Amino acid sequence: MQDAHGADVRLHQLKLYVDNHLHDRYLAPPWTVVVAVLLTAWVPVWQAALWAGLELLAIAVYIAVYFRFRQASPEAQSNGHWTRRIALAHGVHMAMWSSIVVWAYVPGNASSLMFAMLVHVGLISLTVVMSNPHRQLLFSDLLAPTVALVGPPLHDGTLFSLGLTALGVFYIALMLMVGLKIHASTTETLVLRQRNDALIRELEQQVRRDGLTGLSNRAHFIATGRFELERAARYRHPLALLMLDIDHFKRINDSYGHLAGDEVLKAVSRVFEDVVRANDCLARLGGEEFAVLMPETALDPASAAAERLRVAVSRLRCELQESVVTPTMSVGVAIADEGGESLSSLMRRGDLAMYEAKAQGRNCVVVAPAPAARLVA
Ligand SMILES: Nc1nc2c(ncn2[C@@H]2O[C@H](COP(=O)(O)OP(=O)(O)OP(=O)(O)O)[C@@H](O)[C@H]2O)c(=O)[nH]1
Repeated sequence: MQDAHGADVRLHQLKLYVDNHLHDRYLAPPWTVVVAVLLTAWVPVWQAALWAGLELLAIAVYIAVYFRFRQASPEAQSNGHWTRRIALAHGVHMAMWSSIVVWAYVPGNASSLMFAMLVHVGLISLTVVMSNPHRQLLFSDLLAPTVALVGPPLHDGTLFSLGLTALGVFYIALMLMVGLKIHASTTETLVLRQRNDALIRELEQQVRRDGLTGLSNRAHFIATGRFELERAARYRHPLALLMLDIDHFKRINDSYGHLAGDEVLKAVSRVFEDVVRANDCLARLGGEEFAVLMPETALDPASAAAERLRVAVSRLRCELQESVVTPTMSVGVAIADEGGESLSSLMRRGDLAMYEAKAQGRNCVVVAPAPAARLVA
C-alpha cells in the first residue's frame, strides 16, 4: 500500500516536472535566438545559426515527448520508461545549451568566459526551480550545466580562474540545497493532497452508505431515485422499484437479540448484492426494509428479479447461537412506465404491494396496480 502511494507521488512529481517544462515552449525558443545572436561575437554566423537550429530541434523533441506523456493513459504514465524518455529528451536540450562552452569560450577572453558563466548560472537556477518536483531529473538536468560552469575557468589554471570555479561550485551546492528543500516540500504537499483525496472519497462513501450493511442509504436512494425517474420519464423508458421487507424480523430480534438481528440483516444484504445487477441501486431504507431501483426494466423482468431475490433469501441459513434462522421476505413491485409519477407515489405503491404480500401470508411477491390517474384514463 505504501509502495502504491509512493509510486503515485512519484508520478505526480513527474507530471509537475513536465508541466513546469511545458512552459518552455514559450521561453526556450526566444532565449535560443538571443543566445545565438550573442554567440556571433565569437563564432561565424552559420555556426551560431547551426547551434540555434539544433537547439530548437531539441526543444521541439522534448516538448513532443511531454505532450505524448500527458496524453498517455494513467497506467502507461506510471511505467518507469517515461522517466527515462523524459530525462533523455530534456537531457539532450541541457547538453545542447551547455555546449555553448565549446562554441563560445575563448580561453583568456574575459567576456566569453562571463557569457558562458552567465548562461550556465541561469541554466542551473532554472533547473533548480523547474526540475525540483522530480529529484531524479533535478540531478540529471544539473549535470551538463555544472560541468560547463566549473570547467572553463579551470582551463587556464590561474588563481582568478580557480576562484571562479570555486564560486561556481559554491553556487551549485547552494542551489542544490534549495532544490532539495523545494523537492521535500513539494513531496509533502503531494502526500497531503493524496491523503485529503482519500479522506474526501471515504467521506463521500460514508455519506452514501448505510453503516451496518454497506448498501446505499435512504438519502442516496432518494437522490438516485429522483434522477432515474426523471430520466425514465424523459426517454419514455420503464423503471422498476422493488420494496423488500424481512418477515417477522422482530421475532429474530426478540429470540436472539439485536446483535444477532444485525447479523441477519448483513447476511440478507450480501444475498441481495449477489443477485442484484451492478447498475441497479440497492439500498437499505431503514430497519429491515430494503429497496431496489431497476432502470430500463419493465414488469416481467422486474417480477422475475423479485422472485429470484425472494428465493435466494429463503435459501439463506443464518447460524445464530447454535440454532439456524431461515429468514424470508415479502416483496412489492411497482413500475413507472409513464412519465409524471413522483418518487414518493412510486414508493407508496411499492410499499402497498409489499404490505399486500405480507397480508397474503408473507414470503411472496405482489405487483402494484398502475397509478390511479392512469386507471381513470
Ligand atoms: N437488529 C436490528 N433490528 C432492527 C434494526 N432496525 C429496526 N430493527 C427492528 O426490526 C423490527 C421490525 O419489526 P416490525 O416492523 O414489527 O416488523 P416484522 O417483525 O418484520 O414483521 P412483518 O414486517 O410484519 O413481517 C423491530 O423489532 C425493530 O426494532 C436494526 O438496525 N438492527
